[in-house]
Amino acid sequence: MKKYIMALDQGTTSSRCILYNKKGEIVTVAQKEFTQIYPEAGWVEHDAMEIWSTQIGVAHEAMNKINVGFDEIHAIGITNQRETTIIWDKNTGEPIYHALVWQCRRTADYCDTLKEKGLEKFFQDKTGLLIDAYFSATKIKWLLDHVDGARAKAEAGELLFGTIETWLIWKLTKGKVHVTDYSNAARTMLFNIHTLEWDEEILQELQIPSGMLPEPRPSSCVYSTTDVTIFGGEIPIGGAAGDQQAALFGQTCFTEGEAKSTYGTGCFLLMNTGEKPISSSHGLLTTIAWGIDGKINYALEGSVFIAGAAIQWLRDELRLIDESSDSEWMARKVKDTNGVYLVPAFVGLGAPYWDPYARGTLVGLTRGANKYHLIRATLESLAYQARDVLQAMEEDAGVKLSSLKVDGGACANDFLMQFQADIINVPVKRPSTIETTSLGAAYLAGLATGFWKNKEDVLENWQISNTFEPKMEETVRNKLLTGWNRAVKCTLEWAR
Ligand SMILES: Nc1ncnc2c1ncn2[C@@H]1O[C@H](COP(=O)(O)OP(=O)(O)O)[C@@H](O)[C@H]1O
Ligand SMILES: O=P(O)(O)OC[C@H](O)CO
Repeated sequence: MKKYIMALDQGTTSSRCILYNKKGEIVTVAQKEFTQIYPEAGWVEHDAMEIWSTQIGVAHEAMNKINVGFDEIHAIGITNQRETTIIWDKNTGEPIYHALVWQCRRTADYCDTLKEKGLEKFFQDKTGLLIDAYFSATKIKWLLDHVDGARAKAEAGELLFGTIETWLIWKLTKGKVHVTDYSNAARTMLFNIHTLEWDEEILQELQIPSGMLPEPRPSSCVYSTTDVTIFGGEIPIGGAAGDQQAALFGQTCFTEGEAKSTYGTGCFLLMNTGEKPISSSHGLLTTIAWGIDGKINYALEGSVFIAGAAIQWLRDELRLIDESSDSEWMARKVKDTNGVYLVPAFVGLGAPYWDPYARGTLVGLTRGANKYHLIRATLESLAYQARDVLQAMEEDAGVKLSSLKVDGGACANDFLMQFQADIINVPVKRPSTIETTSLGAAYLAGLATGFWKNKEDVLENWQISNTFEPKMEETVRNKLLTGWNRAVKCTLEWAR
């Protein structure tokens, strides 16, 4: 039997490749950061060709590191930053413009006009999403409206749209396969999550030609094999899922009511809601978790746009820390934030507020406030944001969480995890593998190709490393939360 599953993890700031063995252990990793392009305030772009070159580069690097050929790789699973939108020419393979990244706010005004037309329920009923510039739909429309000749070419069937997994599969198959998986399709705001089809009425409203859309497929299935020229032989591409859904799968949250929180660039809380979609009345998204074994699993999601990115801001813009991990010991230098709150609404606020005009706010400063207070307040802001989402989730789903599984880069921070447990008053469980995103993609591909037999087979791989038990007194928690809620109010509508 072939020994490894290759997971390609195309994230917002870096492309990664990880090889996993049968026990779900990491055998080798290669990673490369790529360019973030900020052409205007609130606009974020990536170069789609650089996404491809870094992703394929790290795949080869990972194989070379342990001297593995294509014939030892059982299958490839792909996971990716979601919503990010690429349109390319079907004949030349050239992107017509940079990729418009999920964080990009350039279509916020157009989203307002859709809301003014009273279309919020129309979109929510079909797609499970709230109208927002975050999703791919309005980004596609922007590209068709602003790139010279794009609309005519799209109508003539010469252009293709894809989220990142679609682009990577298209490149890996040398332009033979144009597919998306349900979990990624569910983030476009064009996909009917009940019928599992692109929604004709939405396409008409946004004037998007259906011919440019990829074929929606389950998250765990063989889409194709890689072109022989890529790795020297064919490897089956056996699974794909958006990174947050893949993390839910990697955390083995297979049962209804199980939830995870991922602390990466943003923070994303997802709860498995089983085979029935639950509609939110508290600003959460209803999304497809995955399609596997002929069934669809749905999830409730709270998307927080800025989490680890706020730590990067401390590092790169304010230069208060050298490394993200320094935030931990520096936060511990003070006993509290001295009344300081940071709300990192740098690109507006996502769930549960959904205010694209909110902007970052620092409140409660006194003459005694120092950099340690600010660093601590920044770390705490990640936990407060996750708490706001969790509260909304429990109300929507009508369940009380007994524990929260965590992952993502910033969950390595023990101070943050303890504060998270304290502020939600629920134990936080950190697994031994916090690379759950790529692991989820590996599982999806491995299950489709018989590397693992069934979900029970992979459940055995989940191991807990730390549990953070809540220790904070209720009066303290309530006081802190009151301050946080007041701070959030200060950010709202700021840039309108
Ligand atoms: N020890 C730490 N404490 C706080 N934040 C951290 C720590 N380690 C990493 N981070 C933050 O986590 C993020 C990276 O996590 P990762 O899961 O790799 O993100 P992504 O997949 O979104 O690129 C960065 O924003 C970084 O600032
Ligand atoms: O690349 P990440 O981990 O920041 O994830 C981005 C999300 O998929 C955006 O929805």
